[in-house]
Amino acid sequence: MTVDVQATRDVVDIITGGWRAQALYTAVKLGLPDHVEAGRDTDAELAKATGANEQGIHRLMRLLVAMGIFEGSGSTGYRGTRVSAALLEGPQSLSDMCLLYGEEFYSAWGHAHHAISTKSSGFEVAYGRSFYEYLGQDVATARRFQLTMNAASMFFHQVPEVFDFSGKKVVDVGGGGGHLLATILGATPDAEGTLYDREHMVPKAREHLSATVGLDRAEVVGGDMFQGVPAGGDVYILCRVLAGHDDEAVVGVFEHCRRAMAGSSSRLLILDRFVEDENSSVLPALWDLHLLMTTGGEHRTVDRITRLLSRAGLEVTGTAELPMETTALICTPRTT
Ligand SMILES: Nc1ncnc2c1ncn2[C@@H]1O[C@H](CSCC[C@H]([NH3+])C(=O)O)[C@@H](O)[C@H]1O
Repeated sequence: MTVDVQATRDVVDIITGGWRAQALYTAVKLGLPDHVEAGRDTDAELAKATGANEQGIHRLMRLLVAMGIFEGSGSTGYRGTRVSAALLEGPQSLSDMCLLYGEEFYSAWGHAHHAISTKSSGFEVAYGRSFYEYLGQDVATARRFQLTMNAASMFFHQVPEVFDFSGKKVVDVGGGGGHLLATILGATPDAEGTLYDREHMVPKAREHLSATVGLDRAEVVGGDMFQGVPAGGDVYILCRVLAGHDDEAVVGVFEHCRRAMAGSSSRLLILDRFVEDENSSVLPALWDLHLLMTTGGEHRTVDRITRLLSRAGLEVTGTAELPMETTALICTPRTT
């Protein structure tokens, strides 16, 4: 039997992916991007600054240079790259994402076989409770999750480029901490908005909107989208809220939005990740399985969402691609 060298290579590249992720996670855990940025560029200095073993640092840095995270060497001095720059502490940093993925999510993925075989959350096997229960009990991880969501929100600033919000009343359903609404209202001075989310999110959202666009243009309403949504909006937004809920619940939310719309020129804007059943690229399929690992949820295909929209009297009349595999679906009330 001849050995397919390339196939062997491909398998090895794939199965060592988890090791690469753990190496990057460890670099962030030790604060290496910030230390190198601050000029601590030798193994000895990095070991001293982190309290880690110097040989360990040397071996980790050798790999990270090979992976393109850093440049240079222990003898010439290490230098940062644009990848390590994305991990420096700061408002848009991906460091919290690395820590969450390297700890809780890595453990959850450790139960992939169970999760896929039983279509249930790997996280629950790893931690003995649901992801959201865990977040409710662990303030530090809840904060890290929020920061991870924020870091993955870099598509927000492009939303006003794919949809014209001028002069519109915008209702952001499940609007979370208010970052998207603030971005939209910030870019559209003559628009006004309502953020709608569960009661416990109201103070946080109000604080953010008050500090950014001001409460004269943005109000915050607490409630349950499965019971109803605020009436009279020109644009309803559902950004990253549908994945955790079953089809019937999603149709219910669509129906509430449809009924609450100010008129036939009103629109529903869905911002989410979608999968394709055929010829999918890797990341959307990974995000879908990641939802299974964490919450037991899933991403839908655009076809499936279109069918659910249709049941609520809505149709997709426009789409736009946004960064991070996010798609904007512009939905219009059906007149016939
Ligand atoms: N029944 C519900 N009614 C209103 N909001 C909900 C409900 N269930 C979940 N949510 C909110 O849905 C949001 C999902 S996370 C997405 C937040 C935001 N749209 C963003 O993209 O950043 C959270 O803020 C939840 O509190």
